[in-house]
Parts: sequence; structure tokens; C-alpha cells
Amino acid sequence: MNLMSPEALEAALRAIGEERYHILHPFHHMLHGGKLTKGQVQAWALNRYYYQASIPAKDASLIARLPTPELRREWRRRLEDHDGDGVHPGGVERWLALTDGLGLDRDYVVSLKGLLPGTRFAVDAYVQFVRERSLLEAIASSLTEMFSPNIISQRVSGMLRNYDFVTAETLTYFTPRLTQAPQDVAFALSYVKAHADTVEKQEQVLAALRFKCDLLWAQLDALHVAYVEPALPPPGAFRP
Ligand SMILES: O=C(O)c1cc(C(=O)O)c2c(n1)C(=O)C(=O)c1cc(C(=O)O)[nH]c1-2
Repeated sequence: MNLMSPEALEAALRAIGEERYHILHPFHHMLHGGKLTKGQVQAWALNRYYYQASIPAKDASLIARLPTPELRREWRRRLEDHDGDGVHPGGVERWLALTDGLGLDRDYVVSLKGLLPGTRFAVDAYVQFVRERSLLEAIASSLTEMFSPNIISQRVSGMLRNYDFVTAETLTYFTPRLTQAPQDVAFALSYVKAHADTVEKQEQVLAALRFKCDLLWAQLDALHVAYVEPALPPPGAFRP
């Protein structure tokens, strides 16, 4: 690989999303296309809770390694987006409003007892990646958020149209994400474009984004195998 301009690097990052973001996964198509039962949608929300709940842990470990107040302030905003400020609910709390709206017991969701092993391993791999890899790779791994407004729009409009058990209120988690994600991306992308200034670093940021796409994909694979086809939930996992 030759050294790319920052613009060419951004194009290469976007091409990774075109190729492997979870918007292409069959489970996503079934979810927004109205092809799932209520129990299968509950399984999705319950498992995805672990992703939401783990995001602040990965952001906190990233903040700990940022070298300046300016950088830490920028990343701290994400912690507030997810954890809230004690007055306004954050994303984790809003995700529980979603699982409430789908009729799941909150204590059961938070206990993680019904989680698929595949979800646990994929999410834990993200937190560990951010803790152990370089700051540049850790920041680059957040860049799937470049692609999330698209999948969120598709999911929200499709679910509202196709399921009588889903209301706009149930899905309010997603509304703030449509403005928060582009704000997150503006910073992370400009950081990556400025700091990936060698071929080796450019290869690392591209690999970090592929890794992140893969762990999002693996979460939907786990749901598909357990609840759609061949529908074999592992021992102890949530049963609709
Ligand atoms: O709905 C989605 O498909 C989706 C995807 C992603 C993503 O691409 O990582 C995030 C979110 N949602 C999300 O809600 C969110 O808070 C979030 C934080 C992060 C991150 O890596 O820091 N990704 C995502």
C-alpha cells in the first residue's frame, strides 16, 4: 500500500462501510422489514443492551489515555451521551425504555442472564480492543458511526411501519443518535486523518474499522443462529 492523502484515506474508510457494515446483514433486513416475531425483536433488544451498556466503559478507558484536556473534554461528551448527567437520561437509560416498551423485564435485561455468548464475546472484544490498541486505532474503531445514521433511519421507519407492537415512543432511543453520531464522527474522522500519517498507521486504522464492522456483524450472526435459522438458542439464553 502507498501512503494515501487524508481524503483518499477517508474514501478507503467509507468503502469498508459499503462492503461490511451490518446494514447489509440479513437479520437487519428482517428486523426493519417486519419479518420478525415480537419474541425475536425482544431478543435483539435484550442482546443489544449489552453493547449500549459497554460503550461508556470503552469510552472511559479511552479518555484515560487521552493526553490533553481538550481531547478529554471532547471524548467526555460521549460519556454523558450514554450515561446521562443525572437529570437527563443517557443512551443506556433510553435503551431500557426501549426494552420496557417491548415488554421485557428490566431486571432481567440488566442482569445479562439471557445474553447470547456470541454477543458477550463480540462486545467484550470491542472494549478490550480499545483498551489495548494504540489511541489512533481506538479512535478509528468508533468510525462505524459514519454509517449509523443510515441504518438507524432505515430501522426506525421500517419498524414503525411494520410492527403493531412498536411505537414512536419505544424507539426514542434513536432520535438523539442522529445528531450525536455525526458530531462524534466529525472529531474522530479529523483526528484519524491528521494522525494516520504513515503507511503503517493507515493500515492500522483501516484494520480497526474492519474489526469493528466484524464485531457488529458477529452480533447479528449470533441472533440469527439462535432465533431465526436454525433457531437454536444456547443453554441459558433468552427464550421468547
Ligand atoms: O444502531 C446502530 O446500528 C448503531 C451502530 C453503532 C456503530 O456503528 O457502532 C453505534 C450505535 N448504533 C449507537 O447507538 C451508539 O451509541 C454507538 C456508539 C458507538 C461507538 O463505537 O462508540 N457506536 C455506536
